Amino acid sequence: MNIFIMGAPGSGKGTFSSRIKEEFDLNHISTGDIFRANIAGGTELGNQAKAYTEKGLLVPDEITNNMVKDYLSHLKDKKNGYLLDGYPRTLDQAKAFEQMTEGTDLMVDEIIVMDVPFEELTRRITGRRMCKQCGEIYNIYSKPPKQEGVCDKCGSVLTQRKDDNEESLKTRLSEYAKNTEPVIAYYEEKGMVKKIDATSSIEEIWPILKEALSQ
Ligand SMILES: Nc1ncnc2c1ncn2[C@@H]1O[C@H](COP(=O)(O)OP(=O)(O)O)[C@@H](O)[C@H]1O
Repeated sequence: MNIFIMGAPGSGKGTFSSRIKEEFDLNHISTGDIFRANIAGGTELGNQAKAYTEKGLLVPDEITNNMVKDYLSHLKDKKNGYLLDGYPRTLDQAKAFEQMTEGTDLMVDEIIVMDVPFEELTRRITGRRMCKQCGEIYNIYSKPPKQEGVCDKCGSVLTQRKDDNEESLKTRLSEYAKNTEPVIAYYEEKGMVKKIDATSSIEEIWPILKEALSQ
């Protein structure tokens, strides 16, 4: 099973990706997480990506495509397939991915789109907090930690992503509308998309998503 999970910023991609990955034992690749880890580690890739991600702009296709190609070539267990989260985000990336995987067992089978109305996205993004240590995601409005600012799972301090501010969010939403919605339309035409209404709570959405993936 090879899956793309797509959706606007705040649509729940990250939260549900970790559940899907565990439930179906998939290789999880999140381009956003890879960029953030590289920025934190001060690598060359991180230095190239930093200015774009912090402003909410997309990292240029060439850099992103090369990074994904490299990850695919190092997949540990190809048999189980992958869950690709945050890619492709432009039509160029979608076409590049087709070229990379054409005729191999890495071609994508299904595209999951997490669908959330735009008004709800802002609340989710500005309330989001993350554990720097273990990556657990919280929201001060809908999923607060037991103790303010502290991770329930590992006790580390919670932080806010650099791009989770109103200014960067505006840019991320317009990048999504301009570049990523056409990618969804492209796969819809091919009949590969499953749209999930992701407006309600995590516990309500999860069984629906799991069922959609089991079909
Ligand atoms: N496929 C991609 N192409 C270009 N830039 C990307 C891609 N994936 C991630 N990024 C960069 O990393 C940032 C964060 O990605 P992600 O965590 O998936 O964010 P979001 O919560 O906005 O969906 C993006 O705003 C962008 O700058």
